[in-house]
Amino acid sequence: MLQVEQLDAHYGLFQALFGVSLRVEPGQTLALIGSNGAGKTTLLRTLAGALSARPDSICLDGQDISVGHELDRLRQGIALVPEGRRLFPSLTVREHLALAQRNGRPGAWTPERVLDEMPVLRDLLARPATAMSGGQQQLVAIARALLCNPRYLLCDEVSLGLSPLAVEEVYRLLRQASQSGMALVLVEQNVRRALNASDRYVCLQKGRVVLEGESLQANHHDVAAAYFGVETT
Ligand SMILES: Nc1ncnc2c1ncn2[C@@H]1O[C@H](COP(=O)(O)OP(=O)(O)OP(=O)(O)O)[C@@H](O)[C@H]1O
Repeated sequence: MLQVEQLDAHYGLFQALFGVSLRVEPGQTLALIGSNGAGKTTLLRTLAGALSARPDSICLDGQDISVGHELDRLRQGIALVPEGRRLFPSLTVREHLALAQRNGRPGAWTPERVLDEMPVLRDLLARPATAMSGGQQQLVAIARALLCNPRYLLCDEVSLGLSPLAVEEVYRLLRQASQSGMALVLVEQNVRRALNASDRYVCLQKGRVVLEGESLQANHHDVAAAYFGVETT
């Protein structure tokens, strides 16, 4: 289990997260919901080791993993699909996949399996990853993360700016990942899609958890209120 306890995060003097606590069970999908600036990306980046955390605030299967960098987290089984994809402009698709395989863990997601699941990438292997459509780039970003064979896959706004068809394809892949036993943490602007795709949800507001629960039982009025930071009566 991935457990977050009283996590704070800072950018210099600015504090972005305040005492965030949550759990993600193996194989579970958790949606992180909140308006712009709520701290969702900060939380994912902290879990992925891109931002530092104080000791004992992030535990994996009871072991403290708070202090460590992105490569450490990849080897521990936590991978991030970052907002905006962050592909290397000069690397081809093949090179992105090779790099991911080298940095990650061995497992069921091999280059063959990834290409079987995303056949469109087969014809694009020699192409610079940035010379592709947004949807294709998003597939490369997801392929790269899957090739690390994470147990916990963190997805930041993976549908942003994509066509409806590309969004369908991205969510089909995430369902495959989930069905193969991977736990997912999804940041998704579309609250309905986030709730439909998840087992549990956590709403963040100004860096604090303000609401959480089972996605199936989510009261959309309460979630909307938490999202916009308004009082419910
Ligand atoms: N590099 C940075 N330097 C300083 N402050 C930052 C930085 N990145 C984010 N912040 C601030 O931290 C807070 C949380 O931002 P974060 O990006 O985590 O929110 P978010 O919920 O992911 O929002 P969005 O949906 O807009 O991405 C915001 O107030 C934001 O302005």
